[in-house]
Amino acid sequence: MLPFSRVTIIGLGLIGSSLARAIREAMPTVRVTGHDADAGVREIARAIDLCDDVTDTAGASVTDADLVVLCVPVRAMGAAAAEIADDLPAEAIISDVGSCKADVLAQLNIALPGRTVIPAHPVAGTENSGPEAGFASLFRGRWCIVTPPADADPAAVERVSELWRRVGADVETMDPAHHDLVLAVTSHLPHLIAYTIVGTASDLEDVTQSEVIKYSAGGFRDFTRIAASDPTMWRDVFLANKDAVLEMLQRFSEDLSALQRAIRWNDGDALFNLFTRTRAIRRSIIEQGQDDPKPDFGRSH
Ligand SMILES: NC(=O)C1=CN([C@@H]2O[C@H](COP(=O)(O)OP(=O)(O)OC[C@H]3O[C@@H](n4cnc5c(N)ncnc54)[C@H](O)[C@@H]3O)[C@@H](O)[C@H]2O)C=CC1
Ligand SMILES: O=C(O)C(=O)Cc1ccc(O)cc1
Repeated sequence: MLPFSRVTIIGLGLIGSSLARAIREAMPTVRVTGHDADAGVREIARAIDLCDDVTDTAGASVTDADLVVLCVPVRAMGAAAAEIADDLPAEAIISDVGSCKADVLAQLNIALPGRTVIPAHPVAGTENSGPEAGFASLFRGRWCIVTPPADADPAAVERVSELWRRVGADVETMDPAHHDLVLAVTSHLPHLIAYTIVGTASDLEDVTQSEVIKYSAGGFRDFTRIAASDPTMWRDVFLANKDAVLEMLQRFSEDLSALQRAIRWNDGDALFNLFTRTRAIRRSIIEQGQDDPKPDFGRSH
């Protein structure tokens, strides 16, 4: 049996449009309604026939929904939820796809008191954004981490989990605060490092922009892809997951200082030992068949 029959997606960018496409492909009888605050996005969504219906107001999109998935930047979740509060059917489940979870859960609980809120995070994406960047297979073979509140109804958790399984994801459940700590080091900090290193390279006085582009070998090229990610989305992630990111950044800075010291004092053993350890980590990930794009975090939790 299908977990839901009428799904509303609010925010029709990369993730919302990918979810709409994936649901329509995997569950063609499910009615998908969409809404986006941006009239231009709504126009594109209609033109590419993204959903069965695209409404001009958020309220109109949820009146008969049995699931509403908020796919907006994390600091816009509360406002998006407040807009649908008066029109939401009593039995509807509200979920989201935000990249951090504790702050989003708090926003949703304030905007929608007493409602069934089951947050989730598909750990799948790209550096692109907008309705035309999405694709139906985005979630296939990727993790989706469901982060229910402690008192969540298990049947509601199972329905949300089943939706993500149907679009191809492997589902784990995790405590929201633990999710935020894990993702701070596996996703948020790497993005911060990419933003920094690309900024640093482009600020160099003695190296031209064309040299940066021309000689961007493997590693730096990957950083430039990540540093091209959506500025609004990532500004929101760093501010909403501030504590966990600052904690991981502190540890990272200490480790970086240790490396700096090793280079300064010609401590080749320290460098060699670290690089040997990190190479073994990468190899064990590959041996376990968990190479990119699906690392093994959260499994033991
Ligand atoms: N981009 C990625 O790789 C991933 C993003 N996420 C999460 O998914 C969410 C959406 O990200 P993307 O799809 O990448 O962003 P996006 O920028 O492609 O789309 C966001 C859409 O939300 C709309 N929007 C903003 N505020 C709104 C509001 N109050 N009401 C209605 N619509 C509103 C915007 O007009 C835009 O069309 C974010 O919370 C992000 O953290 C999760 C996994 C991966
Ligand atoms: O494009 C990449 O490399 C990503 O890391 C995509 C991504 C961005 C944010 C998420 O919360 C999950 C996945």
